[in-house]
Amino acid sequence: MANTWWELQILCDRALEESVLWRLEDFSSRGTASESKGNSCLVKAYLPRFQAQLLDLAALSLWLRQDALCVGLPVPTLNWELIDEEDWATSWKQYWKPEKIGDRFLINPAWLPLPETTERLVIRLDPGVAFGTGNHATTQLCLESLEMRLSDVPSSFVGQSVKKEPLVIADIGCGSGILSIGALLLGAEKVYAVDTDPLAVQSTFSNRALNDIKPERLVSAEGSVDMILKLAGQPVDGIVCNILADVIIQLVPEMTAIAKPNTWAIFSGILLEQSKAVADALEQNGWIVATLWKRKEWCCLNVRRS
Ligand SMILES: C[S@@+](CC[C@H](N)C(=O)[O-])C[C@H]1O[C@@H](n2cnc3c(N)ncnc32)[C@H](O)[C@@H]1O
Repeated sequence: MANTWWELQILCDRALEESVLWRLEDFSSRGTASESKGNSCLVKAYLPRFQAQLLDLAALSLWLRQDALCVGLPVPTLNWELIDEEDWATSWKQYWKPEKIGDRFLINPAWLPLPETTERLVIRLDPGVAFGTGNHATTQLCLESLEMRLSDVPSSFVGQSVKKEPLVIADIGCGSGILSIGALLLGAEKVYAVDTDPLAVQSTFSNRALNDIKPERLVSAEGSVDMILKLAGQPVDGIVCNILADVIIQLVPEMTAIAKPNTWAIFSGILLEQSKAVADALEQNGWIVATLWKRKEWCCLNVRRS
């Protein structure tokens, strides 16, 4: 069967929802949805068939069991089945509704009509198989940090009465391109967006078109920090990077090459207990950790060079 996907269904105690979602993300699932079932929660996750063998699913089941036992909660049940691509797209999309994030953003699924009136900046999204629907705490922390960082940049939609230096941003691990689009709507001049997953780059291109963004304002390519330097040819003003802590720690030394003396950065995808390790790596590489924002068990570090 070509283009088949695993649909995983996990029924767990509501208190376990976040840790189940985290396990699924770590397991590289390409889309998740959860719904309440009384005191329980039904989490569905989807991933391409080639990406997991039955043995991997059995291992996932063991991890879920361990996580529950560690906190003294009932062990979740995990069921799985193969579905075709069309069913995957439909099953997942029906759960996704427009969502307000922070003070400025509204995320609108591409297949739903736009609101008739809103004062919010609307990001239209169809992430396809890429990460970045806006409903994950790590993405939300980044969008809210961008709001804070770019609050004094005149938005391209509100006129340009105040003359400011054009702001160039790097989005490392762009997924659906949600953060790049958010930064542009907040007034950034240009974003370079990279991801090691070619499907994420495709998704960023389609979402760029969906949001009527000119190709020269959002440049995307497969790769990581080194690709930013190739694309931009010089350091950037701001960096946003929502990847897991271990990857961030590895990438931090390379980021010096894309930073100016006054570059700021937003690092997310960090579990609270990993924040010290990430902050230490950043400080050892010349960054000043200014603030830590937390949501659920995740946190986001807002840092600067000077
Ligand atoms: C958690 S998702 C973030 C997506 C989106 N930026 C958001 O905030 O919702 C992390 C993304 O980083 C990508 N990624 C993982 N390791 C990477 C690396 N070393 N360099 C660049 N991208 C990476 C993954 O493919 C994935 O699309």
